[in-house]
Amino acid sequence: MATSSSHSAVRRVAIFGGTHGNELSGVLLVKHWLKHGEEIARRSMEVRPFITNPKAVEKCVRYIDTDLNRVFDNQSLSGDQKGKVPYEIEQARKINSLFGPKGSKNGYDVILDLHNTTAHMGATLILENSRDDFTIQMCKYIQTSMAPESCAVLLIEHPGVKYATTRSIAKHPIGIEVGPQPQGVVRADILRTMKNVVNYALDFMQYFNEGTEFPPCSLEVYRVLEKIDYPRNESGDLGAIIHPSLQDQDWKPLNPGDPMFITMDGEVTCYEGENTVYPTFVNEAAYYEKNQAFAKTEKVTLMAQALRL
Ligand SMILES: CC(=O)N[C@@H](CC(=O)O)C(=O)O
Ligand SMILES: [Zn+2]
Repeated sequence: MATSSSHSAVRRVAIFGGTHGNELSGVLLVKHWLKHGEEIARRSMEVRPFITNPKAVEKCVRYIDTDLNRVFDNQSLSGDQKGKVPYEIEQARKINSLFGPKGSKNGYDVILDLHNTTAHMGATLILENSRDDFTIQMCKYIQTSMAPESCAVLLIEHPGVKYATTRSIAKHPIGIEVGPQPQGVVRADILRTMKNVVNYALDFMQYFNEGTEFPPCSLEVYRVLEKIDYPRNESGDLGAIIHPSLQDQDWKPLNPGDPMFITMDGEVTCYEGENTVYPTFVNEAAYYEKNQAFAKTEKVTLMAQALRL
C-alpha cells in the first residue's frame, strides 16, 4: 500500500458567498474580496470570489424559489426540466458551467462555500467525503491553525441525509459554517473567524503547491447520523421547542435521559436512544421548514495518508 498520496497542484479555487442570501458574513467577505482580491491572492493559484445567489443577497433572504444548496444533483443540472425553471435551478446551471461541470476533470479544484448558522456551532468545516485525503489534511491544518479556538468538522456523508450542495461541483468541496449569527445580521467576531478559516485554507493550498509534505494524520469528525424534527401537532405546527438545557449545546454529549424539547405547558421530552450522541445545528432558523430541530452526530476518527505534490 502506498504510504503517501500524490496529488496534482491546486490551480483553481473558488470562494462562494451568498449561497444563502441572509447569511451575511460570507456575503460581506466575498463582496469585499471582489474589490480587494489581493487579500486572498496566493502566488501558485487562481482564487476567485463569487456571489452564488445574487437575487437572494439583494433581498436578504435564504432563497427566491428553492434552496440553491440542495439542487446540484444531475437531474436539476442537466436542464431537461419542463416549464418555468425556478431561479435557483437556472443559477445552479450557470454556476455549474462556470466552476464545474460536476464530476468532470474540468471542475475547480477546491470550492470554499461560506455559510452562517444561528446555532452555537463556532467555526465548523463541512466535509462531504471521508476518503478525500486532500480535504482531510486541509481540515487538520485549519483546525491546528485555529487552536485554541475550536474548529469542528462535520461529515455529512450519509445516504439519507446528504444533499446536493453548490460546492459539490468541485473536486474538493468544503463548507465553512460559522455561528451563532442571526439571519440578516453580521457580527464582527463571527466574520473574523470565517475570514481566518478561509486564510488558513488558502495557506494550506499554497504550502501544498510549494511542495510541503504533510505527514499522515488522524482527524476527529462528527458524522451525521440522523435529523431530528420538533414534536408537531396534526396541522404540522410546533408542539414543543428546544429545551433550555439543549439550547447552545452543539457538539456537547446528549446522553440517554437528557431533555431535548419542552412544550408550552412545561412538558419535557427526553432523549431515549441507547448511545450518547453529539447534537449540532441545534435550533437553526433555516431548518424549521426542513423539519429539523437538530442533527444527531457520532464522533469518528478519519485517517489520511501523508500528502505531497
Ligand atoms: C444553515 C445552513 O445553511 N447550513 C448549510 C450547511 C451546508 O452548507 O452544508 C445548508 O443547510 O445548506
Ligand atoms: Zn447557509
